[in-house]
Amino acid sequence: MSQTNYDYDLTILGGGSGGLTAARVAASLGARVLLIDKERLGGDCLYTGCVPSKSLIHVAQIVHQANNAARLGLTTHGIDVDMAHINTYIQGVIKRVYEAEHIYTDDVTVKFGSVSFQSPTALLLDSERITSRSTIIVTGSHPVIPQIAGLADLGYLTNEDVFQLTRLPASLLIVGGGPIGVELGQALARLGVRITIIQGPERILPREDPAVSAAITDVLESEGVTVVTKARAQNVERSGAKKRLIVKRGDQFIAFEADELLLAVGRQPNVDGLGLDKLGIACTAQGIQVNSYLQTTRKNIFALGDVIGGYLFTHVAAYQAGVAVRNALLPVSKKKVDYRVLPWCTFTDPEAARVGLTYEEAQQQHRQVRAVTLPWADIDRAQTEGATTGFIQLVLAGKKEEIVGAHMVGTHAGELLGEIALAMQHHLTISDMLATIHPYPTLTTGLQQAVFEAQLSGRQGHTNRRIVSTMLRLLK
Ligand SMILES: Cc1cc2nc3c(=O)[nH]c(=O)nc-3n(C[C@H](O)[C@H](O)[C@H](O)COP(=O)(O)OP(=O)(O)OC[C@H]3O[C@@H](n4cnc5c(N)ncnc54)[C@H](O)[C@@H]3O)c2cc1C
Ligand SMILES: NC(=O)c1ccc[n+]([C@@H]2O[C@H](COP(=O)([O-])OP(=O)(O)OC[C@H]3O[C@@H](n4cnc5c(N)ncnc54)[C@H](O)[C@@H]3O)[C@@H](O)[C@H]2O)c1
Repeated sequence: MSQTNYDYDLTILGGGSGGLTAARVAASLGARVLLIDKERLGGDCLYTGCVPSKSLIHVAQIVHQANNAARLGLTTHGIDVDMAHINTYIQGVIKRVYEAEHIYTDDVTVKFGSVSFQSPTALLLDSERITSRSTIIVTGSHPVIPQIAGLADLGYLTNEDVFQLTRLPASLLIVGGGPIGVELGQALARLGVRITIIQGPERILPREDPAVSAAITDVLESEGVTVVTKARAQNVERSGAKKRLIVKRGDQFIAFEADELLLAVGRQPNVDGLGLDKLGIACTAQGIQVNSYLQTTRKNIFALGDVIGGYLFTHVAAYQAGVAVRNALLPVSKKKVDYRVLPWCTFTDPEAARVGLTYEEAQQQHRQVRAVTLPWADIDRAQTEGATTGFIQLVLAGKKEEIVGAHMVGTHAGELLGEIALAMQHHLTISDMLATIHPYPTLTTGLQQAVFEAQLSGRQGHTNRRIVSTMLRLLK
């Protein structure tokens, strides 16, 4: 079949973060693009993920600030939390973000329905047969529901319904201490819910540097959140009006009771009904298998975003979309994905922000590795805002002290990631960052202070001191 006989150059399955970006990029390059979603455009990030969670976090932050305003000399008389109203605010944000995303489908054919593969180049959308030279699968993920006895009977919340609440439970047990459990745990606690987080591993946010997990644990506990680690949820049962969760911790079984239960124990790929088996496309519980060009085991079928597992972030799906579109439309000059500089942020308050390697990872990959840490309290802007908890840790490697990783806890720490990511992307050294004038008083001056301290305590600082003292001796 020649290229012109295909209905489309590229068909994208899934109209969420990754799918919308892929559609926009491909259409802007002049390809004939079809975008198919099973129900609506926007995906998890818009309706049940980033957008509603960050809106809720924003409201919770205001409540927290108001409740702590007395230390600034401001008298408040208690805050009434009206969840129905907050819900209206959240839905309003979703609507406005959705409207802004509309440009993503300019020059793209959009269809909705149930789609499955008939062959590597043919799809069935309900009863319509569609042919496409290449296809990108970007159907996202859904929450893992763990095998906990009694769960189905008793009921539970996940990210798919928690943002619909118009009344808050008085108490909530959250199973899972990853980003979802921790972000929502703090936000809901600030809105007045008694929160207990049950986390399997020995610390919350186990993908972060241990110092980051420890700092966020301290913050949560200081705000009244109970954090139970090394604890596995075993079974649930009703206890009067409450839900009782039995947790195994070492040899002990401990019972926790609350009004509601929220599950946040990870994700699994949305692949049901796509007919991947028919084409022999390899897929595990973590996701569709792809090579570094984001090709599945069928080379004209690509996959990206949550459905391939790994780094489950909106910005990663968007990055991968650019790579997959290029590889689908220009197979003669394929590009590999590169995750060397991959920033992410957990939106607790203070935020936990990370890019690149931890100190331990850097030691395995580089020579002459060291880490420097600047307390967040040393940043003047942090002092003016009365938000001094946290630190900036930079991981440096090589003779020239290139930044290979950064780990931060601090209010708006995520906003500093862009600068470090750019520096890392272009292999800048601490001297390059130090030589760049930063506006005062912003939090970014903290980065400059951190690289300044790094230079003072490093080889360059030692050399500078030697040169200057030699010069001064000669001038005597
Ligand atoms: C509570 C929460 C908070 C989060 N916060 C952040 C954050 O702050 N920052 C961040 O970077 N990431 C965050 N994430 C992760 C982020 O939402 C995902 O990584 C991102 O949405 C993945 O994009 P995607 O395109 O792969 O999937 P999605 O955006 O979910 O899109 C998948 C699309 O595929 C469609 N679909 C599903 N099955 C089919 C099918 N069979 N046929 C056709 N279409 C189908 C769906 O309807 C959906 O529109 C959060 C996630 C959650 C749950
Ligand atoms: N700010 C952000 O960028 C952001 C925010 C929220 C979610 N996300 C994305 O969404 C994804 C999913 O988040 P998540 O928090 O659901 O998953 P996760 O996999 O990151 O964390 C879930 C945690 O629950 C633990 N767990 C699993 N089963 C358990 C059990 N039975 N009992 C106790 N603990 C158990 C796991 O060990 C893990 O530490 C993340 O990978 C993240 O990339 C990102």
